Amino acid sequence: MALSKRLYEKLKHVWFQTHQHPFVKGLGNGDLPAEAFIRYMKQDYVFLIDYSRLFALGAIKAKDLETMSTFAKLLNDTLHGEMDLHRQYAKRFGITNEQLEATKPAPINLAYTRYMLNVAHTGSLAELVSSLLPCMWSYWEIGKMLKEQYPGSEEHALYGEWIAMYASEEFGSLASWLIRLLDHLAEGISERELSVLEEHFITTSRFEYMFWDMVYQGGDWPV
Ligand SMILES: Cc1ncc(CO)c(N)n1
Repeated sequence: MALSKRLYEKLKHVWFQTHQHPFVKGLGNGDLPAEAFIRYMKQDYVFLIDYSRLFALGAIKAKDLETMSTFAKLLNDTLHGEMDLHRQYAKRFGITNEQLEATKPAPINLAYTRYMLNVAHTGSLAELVSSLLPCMWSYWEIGKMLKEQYPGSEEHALYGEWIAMYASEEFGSLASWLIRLLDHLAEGISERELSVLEEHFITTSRFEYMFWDMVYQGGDWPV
């Protein structure tokens, strides 16, 4: 069985709970309070800065030019495509790019990005990919789920553009590329090595859930 299939089966319950989270559902039915979305935008903006570094490290660790080029595209698309969505939203709320960039990461945000950066710096390319894959894959799943289960949600005045971006074919094709890359890198490796990849994937899938919950609840430093 391809590793991605095995991981998907194992993590279905975590992803299901993520899809049921009030933040995620609120994006679909439009009930999400704007202040929770603003909190998300700010936290996610600084998340994406570190997340972009993972693609740069992927380009460094790539063994062939095609893989290197796709990581470079992911780096570029994140900095100039995905983060532009956040900048556009921020503008609508009267938040400047400087304010966005100056956001202090909340504890779960910091733990999440430090975890992935540590894996990316110290581990193999397969480890790097297994730790960052839940980000892209779960957002793609959420985008598709919202589009399907909340018809017309893509037209919502506030959350529509967010849904349209993550449900888009372009985002989906890059997520699929990462899934295929992980399956390819995992071919023929030992069960012990597979369990390390699985552990990264489980950890960051949990962090994805916790990130939604953090921005829904507030989730800032207690002292
Ligand atoms: C926390 C988080 N995970 C994944 C993505 C998708 O890139 C994102 N923007 N933010």
